[in-house]
Amino acid sequence: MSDIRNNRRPKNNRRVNGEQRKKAAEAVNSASSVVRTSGTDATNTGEVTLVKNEDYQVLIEDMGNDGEGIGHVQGMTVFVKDAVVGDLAEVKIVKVKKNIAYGRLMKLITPSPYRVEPVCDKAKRCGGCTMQQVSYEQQLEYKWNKVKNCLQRIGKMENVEAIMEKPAYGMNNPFHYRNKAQFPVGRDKNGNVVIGFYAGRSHDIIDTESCAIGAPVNDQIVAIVRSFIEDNHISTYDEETGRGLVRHILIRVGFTTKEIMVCLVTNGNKLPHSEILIDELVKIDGMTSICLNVNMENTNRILGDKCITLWGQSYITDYIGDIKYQISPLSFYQVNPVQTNVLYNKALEYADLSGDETVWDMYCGIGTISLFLAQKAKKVYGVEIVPQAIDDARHNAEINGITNAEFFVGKAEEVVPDIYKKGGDGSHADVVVVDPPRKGCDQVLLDTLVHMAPERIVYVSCDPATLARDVKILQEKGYEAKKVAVVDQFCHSGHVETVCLLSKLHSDHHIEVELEMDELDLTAAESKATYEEIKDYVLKKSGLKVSNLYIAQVKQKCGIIERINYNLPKSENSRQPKCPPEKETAIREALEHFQMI
Ligand SMILES: C[S@@+](CC[C@H](N)C(=O)[O-])C[C@H]1O[C@@H](n2cnc3c(N)ncnc32)[C@H](O)[C@@H]1O
Repeated sequence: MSDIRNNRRPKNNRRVNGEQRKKAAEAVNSASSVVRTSGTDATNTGEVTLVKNEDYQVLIEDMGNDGEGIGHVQGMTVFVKDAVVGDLAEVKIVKVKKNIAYGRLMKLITPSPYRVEPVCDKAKRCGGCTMQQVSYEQQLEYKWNKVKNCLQRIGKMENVEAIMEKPAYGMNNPFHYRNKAQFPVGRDKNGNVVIGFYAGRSHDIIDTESCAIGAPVNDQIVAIVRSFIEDNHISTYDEETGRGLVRHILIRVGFTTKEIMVCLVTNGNKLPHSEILIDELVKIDGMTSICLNVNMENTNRILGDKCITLWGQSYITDYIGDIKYQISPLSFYQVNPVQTNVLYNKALEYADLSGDETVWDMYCGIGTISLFLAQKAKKVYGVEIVPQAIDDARHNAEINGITNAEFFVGKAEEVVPDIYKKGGDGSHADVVVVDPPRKGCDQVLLDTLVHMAPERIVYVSCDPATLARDVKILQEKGYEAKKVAVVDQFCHSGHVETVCLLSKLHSDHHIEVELEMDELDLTAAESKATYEEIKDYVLKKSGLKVSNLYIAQVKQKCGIIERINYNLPKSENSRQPKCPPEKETAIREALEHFQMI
């Protein structure tokens, strides 16, 4: 556990104190005395009139999704870039919409106690770190609150604080944590080489010699490439004309293995004088792979499909926990390996595996979570939409000697219902892990999960809003959120990663439903064959003996009865044996035979 987690702060520390609030009230009240510099584009919401280009005093009360400060002027919400919660600031209104306005920070009247000097002198302009001016403890507090607010507001979980681990899991050292950097290369107006980062919401390159969140070795590599381009008169790519050779420098560093990859993204298949560049780069300790990635498309996509190795291997290796990964220029790999380890261990802890479980890893990417779980599970199935990622997943399983992981290519919402309907291997799950993209889980997949009825669902999310939406759906369908952990993967940005454990309810509610049911409650499908007829059919067809319990479980999975506790002791805590997969398949065949499914 990091020191940051132990460094607790008083509750509600995001809110401003009374003194500041008083000042803010005074400031807001005095706003009418501010001189209007121009009278265009005014918005009138009742008594409120905000005028573009006019200055107002604003108390920053909260932080927005991109790390911008949020305050109010006479009831109108104002977003202020680079402002920190607790700042009292003079703000120029630059854009006015119906209910909100955007302002530029002009002057700090009273700086927030959470304000710090950014480590990077380019932080204000660079689009990467939107929160470097906020103390790290406060960033963690902000992210924790963001998750809590979403779960309360969208997920309707009023007492969510009680199940949230506090504080967020942060880093001991939240700098130089990224194992991957992509520097755009271009020229400024005077023709000088510029290598750095795009300014926020633009493709203007900010020339940078050093980045506070990248690997320290990046600076040395960028300096070598810069001199190489200048000394050898290599052209750089111009987005407007589509001409010029070098587009980007991609650097990947294995934090455990110390292996380094340098990949120049080029608008052509050859790099003139490449031997000079190689001679310089191989002097760096750990240099393992030097390559070109060819991208000749006029597109915003950084990488093309073709890679050419100039020196060394075509990939580097690295570890997360005990699992080894081969990483090529095109591979998806988590950018913060330290926090990924924290995140995956939390997922593993919530999955609570004993070694007998069948686990599904939905949206598995290159199988990073799947392979982590495979160490503790009987069998892991992974599904992912990108075929190359599944190639990597299978390859990574192989190099780690993992034989109990199986991967499927396709949309989770198509592959999984299909496998479930067919029955047999993979149609059953004790634990399901989902790690969807920002838009969250597909509704069809959520419905299928409910039918598969795993004991635990571990939801890993990069967007707390869609997490909250999906948790609400699952809570309405027989699951209960038990634990939530917030992990900071992207220090100094507004992004946040969350792990949520949902457990299947085995509550009185289910027992009550069962007790109230009698034979008249049979659905049309259920009435087609009795339990004895199904048992007879299964025995004749497959030679297997199946119990009423097993039949009830399969029927319930197929959605043709409500009750799961048929013929069971009524004790809520009684352990229920689970229908083995081969018997489940046989029962499904019988249900199909009797046209019940
Ligand atoms: C947040 S990433 C998770 C990756 C992986 N779990 C990891 O930790 O590296 C989401 C993944 O879902 C994949 N994806 C997006 N839509 C999908 C879908 N409908 N079905 C399956 N996979 C999908 C993306 O390609 C991406 O690899």
